Amino acid sequence: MIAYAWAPFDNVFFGCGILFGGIAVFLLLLTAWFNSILPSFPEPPSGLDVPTSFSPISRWVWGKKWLLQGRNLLIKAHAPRQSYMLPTPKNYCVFISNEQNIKEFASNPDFSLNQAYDDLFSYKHNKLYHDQQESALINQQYYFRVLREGLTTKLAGLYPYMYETLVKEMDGHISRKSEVNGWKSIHYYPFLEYVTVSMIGPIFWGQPLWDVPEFQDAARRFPAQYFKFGEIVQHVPKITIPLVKYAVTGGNKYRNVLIKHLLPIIRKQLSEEAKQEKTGDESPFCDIMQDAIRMVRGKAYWTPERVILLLESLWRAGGHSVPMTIAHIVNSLCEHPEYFEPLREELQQHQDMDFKTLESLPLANSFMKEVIRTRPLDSASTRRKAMKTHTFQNGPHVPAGNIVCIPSLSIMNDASIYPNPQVFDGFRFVTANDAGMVNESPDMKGMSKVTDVNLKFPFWGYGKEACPGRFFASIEMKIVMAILVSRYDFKLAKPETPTSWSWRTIAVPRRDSVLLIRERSGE
Ligand code: HEM
Repeated sequence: MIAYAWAPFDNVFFGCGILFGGIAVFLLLLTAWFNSILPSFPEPPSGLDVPTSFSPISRWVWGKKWLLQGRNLLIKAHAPRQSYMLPTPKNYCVFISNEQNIKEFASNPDFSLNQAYDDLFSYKHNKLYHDQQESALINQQYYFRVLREGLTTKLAGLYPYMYETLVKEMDGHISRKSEVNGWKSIHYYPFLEYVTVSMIGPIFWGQPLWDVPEFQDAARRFPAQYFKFGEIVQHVPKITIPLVKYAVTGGNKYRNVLIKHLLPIIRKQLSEEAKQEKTGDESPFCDIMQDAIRMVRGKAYWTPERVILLLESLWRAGGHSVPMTIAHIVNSLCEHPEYFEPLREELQQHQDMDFKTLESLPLANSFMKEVIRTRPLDSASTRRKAMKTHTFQNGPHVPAGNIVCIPSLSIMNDASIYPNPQVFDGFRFVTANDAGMVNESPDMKGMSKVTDVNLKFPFWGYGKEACPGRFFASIEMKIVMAILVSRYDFKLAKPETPTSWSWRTIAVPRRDSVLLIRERSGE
């Protein structure tokens, strides 16, 4: 009787037992699977001013969010002059904005710039050659020699060519567009990319090689393919990588074309250079490739393959950031059209717009710097990977494998450095004196140059590894801005539509944003 009365309950308990047991086994298996797909993370940093901790699962979720919302997550997490961290897909990123700590890590041998970029662009899967003896340090020394001793000192001489090429390319491109109601429509980010690469191509590779259509086409397309594969490879199972590489790069299509053309030229020139006596930098600058070959002559380390690697890295570094930043300058001009007239007046005051004049225009300088301050391409800079565990003198403990960097966008929007930082003030860095002459603003003393590198303006990085291409980048951007402002009227076709999207910490200009443009009358 009793047994009979309990029977339904018995069944319920028995049923529940199976159900709960099943759920428990399922959860166990799920956890095991999840742990197996979670990337192995380095130990979390500690001793930070803003302490935070993340479970493996929340760390994984934050890592994924970082990809699409990194810029906003960083802005929200920022605490001025304090250290804090956020999880990225592979490790923790510690943000440092206190002067003493920045100075401690930016050029410290415990940290590597090269390895930090390896995390972003997957150098090891994206490599040209598998070179066990490659030295990141020697490579870096040569990036700096080629760009600073070589290119930067030749900019005044290159300027007339740069200016003329850009005028010709921009006018040619725009004149081919058809007109509707007096305006021509142009997808301006791909346009800016095309015209700036048309200008730097011959400076990098020399005119004869640039004029070979197969080479030029591959050189234009290679960097985008490189970055695309470097990103995709981080999100696919290891076993599929060769297949994915083939699918994305078409079997290394563009790189193979570059190698086909470069290898014989570099081999020949290296052997010719090796025969020449070392009599210093006697020959005039022709192009970056020849300058680089001249600099490495007689050095056993520099095989033709390594020279290609050096040139390939410089080409990737130089090609994409400039048009992206110019697109942000165009966006700011469209959002603040009141700056067109003063910028035009300043340009018109000078009959000869030579290198020195363009470099020294206070309003153009200030406007461009304000664009960079308010919408920098990247909201973090000076990325370094901790190669050894490092404990900062005043606390933060960063285990090896994590990233440390500067939250540059937040620093450049710190009210204690830039009053009313949320207001776009194109002439923030200058002031007019009683005679109407424009000078550097006393509040911004020593900070008016676009190429400045300091703790208040860490856009180009910080320390001795700060971007060695910035002088070239700055004059490229100024020339494009000067030509656009003086020769054209322009406005956004859809001012209410976003002009950029966010990937990691970068504001990437949208390829489908359209500019309405027309030649200015009387020009
Ligand atoms: C607006 C354009 C550019 C921006 C925003 C930019 C930004 C940067 C930043 C933030 C760094 C890292 C510095 C550090 O971590 O301390 C860097 C490094 C570098 N940049 Fe630029 N750059 C630009 C244009 C260029 C150009 C035009 C070139 C070459 C012609 C170039 C070549 C390099 C090289 C070679 C490095 C060093 C890489 C290394 O040491 O491994 N950059 N750049």
